[in-house]
Amino acid sequence: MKEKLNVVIVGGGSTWCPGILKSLTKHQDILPLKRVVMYDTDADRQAVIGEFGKILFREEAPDVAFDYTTDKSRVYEDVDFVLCQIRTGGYDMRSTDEKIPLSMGLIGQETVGAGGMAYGIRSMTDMIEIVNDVRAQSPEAWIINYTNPAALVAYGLARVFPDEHHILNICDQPVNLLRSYGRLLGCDSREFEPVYFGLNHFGWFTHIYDKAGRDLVPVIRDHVREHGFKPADAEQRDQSWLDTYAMVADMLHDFPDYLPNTYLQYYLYPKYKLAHLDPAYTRSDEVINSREKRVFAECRRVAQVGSAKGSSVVQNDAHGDMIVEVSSAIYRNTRQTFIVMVKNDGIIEGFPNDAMVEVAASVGVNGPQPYAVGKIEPFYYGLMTTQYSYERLAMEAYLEHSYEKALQALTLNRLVNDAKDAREVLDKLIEANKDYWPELK
Ligand SMILES: NC(=O)c1ccc[n+]([C@@H]2O[C@H](COP(=O)([O-])OP(=O)(O)OC[C@H]3O[C@@H](n4cnc5c(N)ncnc54)[C@H](O)[C@@H]3O)[C@@H](O)[C@H]2O)c1
Ligand SMILES: O=P(O)(O)OC[C@H]1O[C@H](O[C@H]2[C@H](O)[C@@H](O)[C@@H](O)O[C@@H]2CO)[C@H](O)[C@@H](O)[C@@H]1O
Ligand SMILES: [Mn+2]
Repeated sequence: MKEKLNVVIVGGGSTWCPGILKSLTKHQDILPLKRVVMYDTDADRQAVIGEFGKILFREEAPDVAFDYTTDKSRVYEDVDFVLCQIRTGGYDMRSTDEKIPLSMGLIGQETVGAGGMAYGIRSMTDMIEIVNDVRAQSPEAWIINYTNPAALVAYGLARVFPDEHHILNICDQPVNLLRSYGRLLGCDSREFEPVYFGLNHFGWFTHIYDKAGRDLVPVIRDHVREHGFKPADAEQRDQSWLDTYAMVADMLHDFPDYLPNTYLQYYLYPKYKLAHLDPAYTRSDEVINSREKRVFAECRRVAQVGSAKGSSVVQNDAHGDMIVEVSSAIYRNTRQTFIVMVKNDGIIEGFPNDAMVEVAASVGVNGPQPYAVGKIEPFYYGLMTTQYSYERLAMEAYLEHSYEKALQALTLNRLVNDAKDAREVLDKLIEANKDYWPELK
């Protein structure tokens, strides 16, 4: 690879983009840059963050050519890394993903349950177009994808592009959990060596080794069971996130073997979560009134004052750093351990080979080299088998335009389960997504 890299950010209008831009300027020592261009389909939305980016790069990385565009005809020419985080349909559609199921007494959430399936089927056409656009101009570029629901997008892209070896789907939740354990123990989580298995937003830490090789899972588990759990950046979090992290204590009381991903709260306690979700005011409303307002106001302020110095817009969580560090591990062949999504292919014994599992992997110039997980216990195997079948059927519903497979997927999903509920919520989601989904027959 080159001495200095060309990077494209797809979804430049993302609320997470300023944090990624900041990480790119901050980490040139591990990811040296020649050019950074943002691309988005929404010119007005992206321009606010683009103007922030121009000032940030002028002050922090003046040698890097920075720009933003809505013209995809040349944006992928001679590119090394494509960092992708789009939201097809925006927050408006996220709102329907959350509110339609909740209106029926089902969990409504961005990436899980019926809402997650709606989002996954909605995202696929855009994601397939992006991969084709990148490949037409830069056949070897690495596509590092945050776009959600990562579980479905990862599985769907692997089915559409079976010979692809330069797409890596990642999630920032495991690394944010590691940071939160670090805060709890008062140590640097970057020294942790995690062992993790699951599907995206559906996994567990089985071991977390410190530098001396001690497994920290038992001490973290006991601490959380006694004192509770909160995110590393708790002071910046909305109450709903604090409630989410607090549920880890409940999960560890019931299932103390491993440290759970927070998303498992929905699958293990759907009735409890439903009793604490407001169908009229969901997470998308919270984000519109918190992160989105805060990020866009701060980017406009920076553009007005002409300086990004000391700007508060940069989240101090792992989102921006993770995607830069994963890209750097590929560029510099560091073989650093990350928790990423890869084809199972025997990693979890007896689990379908084509499942996109989320596991610890050594990441280098050839991408992730996953660590074997081996045999897993019936409780975890049973949960994961049903969830994998849901993921596969949801993507086959998209690929085959199959109503029946969409109905099967929702009926299998632990957060729907009842076939009559599945049909009712599916029909409502089809209507809400008529501008995005293929017609299911
Ligand atoms: N994988 C993870 O762990 C993780 C973490 C955080 C966010 N995310 C995901 O990252 C994405 C962005 O999150 P956000 O809250 O910043 O969203 P956002 O709505 O603020 O920004 C998304 C941007 O994508 C743009 N976009 C939509 N379709 C596009 C297309 N076809 N081509 C180019 N741009 C397009 C939109 O115009 C918008 O500017 C979402 O999918 C979100 O779920 C994933
Ligand atoms: O409800 P949102 O839009 O605030 O968050 C949804 C995303 O939540 C996770 O990402 C979190 C991350 O795990 C957390 O620690 C911090 O960095 O904020 C991120 C965004 O809130 C999850 O991994 C994503 O897939 C979700 O999109
Ligand atoms: Mn995630």
